[in-house]
Order: sequence, then structure tokens, then C-alpha cells
Amino acid sequence: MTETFPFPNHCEVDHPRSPVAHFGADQPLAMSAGVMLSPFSIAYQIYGRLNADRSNAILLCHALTGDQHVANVHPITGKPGWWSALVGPGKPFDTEKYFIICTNVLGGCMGTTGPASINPATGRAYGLDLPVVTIADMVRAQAMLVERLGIETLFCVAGGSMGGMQALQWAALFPEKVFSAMIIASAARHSAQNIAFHEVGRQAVMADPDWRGGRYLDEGMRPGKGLAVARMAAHITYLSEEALQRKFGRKLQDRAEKTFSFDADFQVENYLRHQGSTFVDRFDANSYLYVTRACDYFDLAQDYGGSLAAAFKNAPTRFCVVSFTSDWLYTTAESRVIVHALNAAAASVSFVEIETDKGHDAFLLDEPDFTATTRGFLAGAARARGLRA
Ligand SMILES: CC(=O)SCCNC(=O)CCNC(=O)[C@H](O)C(C)(C)COP(=O)(O)OP(=O)(O)OC[C@H]1O[C@@H](n2cnc3c(N)ncnc32)[C@H](O)[C@@H]1OP(=O)(O)O
Ligand SMILES: N[C@@H](CCO)C(=O)O
Repeated sequence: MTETFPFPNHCEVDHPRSPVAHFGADQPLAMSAGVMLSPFSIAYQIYGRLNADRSNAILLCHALTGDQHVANVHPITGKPGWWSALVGPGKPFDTEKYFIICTNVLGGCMGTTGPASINPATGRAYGLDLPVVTIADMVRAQAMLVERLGIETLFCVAGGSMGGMQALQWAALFPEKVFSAMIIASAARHSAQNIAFHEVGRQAVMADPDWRGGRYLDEGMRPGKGLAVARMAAHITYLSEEALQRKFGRKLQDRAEKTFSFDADFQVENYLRHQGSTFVDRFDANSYLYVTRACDYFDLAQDYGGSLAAAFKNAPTRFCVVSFTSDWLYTTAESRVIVHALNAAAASVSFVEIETDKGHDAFLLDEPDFTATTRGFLAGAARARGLRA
């Protein structure tokens, strides 16, 4: 039996408008930076129906530049949601069976409080006055929303990349509230190489004269050039050498000969320019600084005396860790570190390495082995949870 309370019929898969939960002065968020954030808002999407005993809720956590539009048409790009391949009726995250929640992260730019939100103390956009946001802050804010939705225990928390960091953080902070977790193409701490790439992106944003020390919104500007360069550099890291070679090689873009100029002669150049310019249409430059910083600061073991296993001591959660062979950003070795720590903590964990040449962003694509892994893991967890088949 299913019920609609407390959710009206705005949770259909094709609904692009997000509800927003507001948390007032009586519900501040204690941030890792040592300050209280109040008020703040969380924009989210929901799909499917919560069952009578509220045991079928899944929280999907988005990656660096994703948002809450996981399975509906995106309101800005008009494209399918970022996990439309996996979320929907009959899909692994089956909206006929599960109640799916996805929030825009704290620090984001799709309705949740972020640097472009109005700072009530000044009446202007926060800009860099918003305290630096951590993965733990994102998760604590999500936990407040989940509580408000009347859900005590999540059947599953799942995410890729930065979404996987959130899922790990959920299991560490709120073990009793997480029945199962999927950690996909992620890591328990950000590597030196990944911090380095993020720093390149941030410097590109801040070097744009239109960034104006972060106060560009006050002046009606947007540092689009810097943000586009940041995305171009980052996007290379989401792919693989093999995939770039397979897709583009040295092929020229709409021309028979090189032009002996700095135009986009090569298809791969034109492709990156396209990725940069479309990104600028949907993302805020200061948010980019905040979400990249949140990843950089993530080091779960450090929060538990240097022991990752200690973060999951006596964890009741069933974990599934997934990596992709050609992901050189969040490598299989990083996933193995998580698996080893979970085993050392006597947690229930399975590990799958998916063979693919599509690089880090493979988790966003319809990879048959990944889809089968997700379906199988959720089916097993549903059986253990006593959810209907
Ligand atoms: C979990 C989250 O929260 S997701 C976050 C938000 N989403 C993302 O980060 C997705 C961004 N990443 C991508 O698009 C990644 O490339 C992938 C891996 C996910 C998609 O892979 P694919 O489906 O193979 O798409 P591909 O990489 O070929 O890119 C297709 C786009 O490039 C364009 N393109 C392809 N070749 C060229 C070219 N030579 N010149 C210009 N543009 C080109 C296509 O027209 C298409 O544009 P569109 O997206 O505006 O329609
Ligand atoms: N390409 C995805 C994954 C990055 O880890 C994003 O931009 O969110």
C-alpha cells in the first residue's frame, strides 16, 4: 500500500519545478567552519511514492556540478536529468517501487542556499561571505530535510563522485539512518592531483576580470570566460585518453586543412569549447569555487583520528562500492581503500570494478554492467529490508 502524505502530486518524473524547504532562525545549520547558517533553503526533487511505513526512501546525491534534476527534464538545459538512465519506472532506481529524493547541495546554484543567494545581513548576494561549505555541511542540511519529510531511515543513499563522498559521509554521521549505500567512482579523501585540478579551475575563474573579487552579481557581470576554461580543463579529467582518441583522434572540425591560426581546428578543441560554453549557461562561478573546495576538504579518515575504519565502526549499513577501470580521477585504488576500511570495520560491503573506456563520467552513462550492478544491489538490499519485490 502506498500513501501520498505529506507529498502532493508534484513528484512525477517529468515535473521540472523543485519544491524548496526553508529552515528559519529556529533551525540553524552548524557548519564545519564554526558558524551557524540561518536561514537557509534546500531545493529538491522527489519521484515516486513513500510507502506506508516510510521504508522505501532513497536519497540520490549529485556530483560536483549536478543538481536535484536527476530524472526530469532540466529546466535550464532542456535535457534529460543526469541519471535518467537509472531513475524511473522499471529502472534500477525504480520510481514505482522507491521514493526518490535528490537535493541541490548547499553551496549550489539551483535553489539551495549558495553564494548567489541573498545574504539577509546585507541584502546582497553572499558571494564569498558564505562560509566555506564542506561535504559534512551538505549532508547535515540534507538530514534536516529528510527529517522534515518524516523519514527516519533511508533505504539507500547513493551517489557518484562528490555524490559518493556525501553517501560515505551519511553512513559515517548517521549510520542508523542509512540502510544501504552506493559509493560510485568516488574516494574517502581528495587526492593531491584532484586538489591540483580544482585549484586550476578556481584560478581560471578568479583570473577573469569579470569575477570582481566574487562580487560580480552586484555589478550585473558574470565571469563566463574563466568559468568556461575551468570546465574545459575539468572535463578532460572526466574522460579518458582512449575515449578522446576513439571519439575525436586528430580529426579536424568542419575543415579540410589546418588554418594556421588559433581557431578550433581540431574537433576535440571545438568539443571542449562547447562543454565550456554550455556549462556557463547553467552554473554559477562562485558556486564552482564552493563545491570544488568542499571536495578538496573531504578527508573522512582525518575526522576519525586518521582511521577510515573508525568512521564506520559497527556500521549497520550494507555498502556497494563501484569503480570504473578508465577513471583516472577517482581510481579503483581509491575505491579499494574504502572497501578495505569497511571490511576492517566489519561492515557489509561488496565491490565491483566496471570495465569501460569512458573514464570518470562513465557513472553518468548507461553502462550495462553498472546498471546491472545497481539493480542487483538494490534488489538484495530490498529483500533484506523486507520491501515488496
Ligand atoms: C552526477 C551529476 O550530478 S552530473 C553533473 C552534470 N552533468 C555533467 O557533468 C555531464 C557533463 N558530462 C558530459 O556531458 C560527458 O561528456 C558525458 C560523459 C556524461 C556524456 O557523454 P556522451 O553522451 O558520450 O556525450 P559527449 O561527451 O559526446 O558530449 C555530447 C555533447 O558534445 C557535443 N559535441 C560532440 N562533438 C562535438 C564537436 N566536435 N564540437 C562541438 N560539440 C560537440 C554534442 O553536440 C553534445 O552536445 P550537447 O550535450 O549540448 O547536446
Ligand atoms: N561531470 C560530473 C562529475 C564530476 O565529478 C559533474 O560535473 O558533476
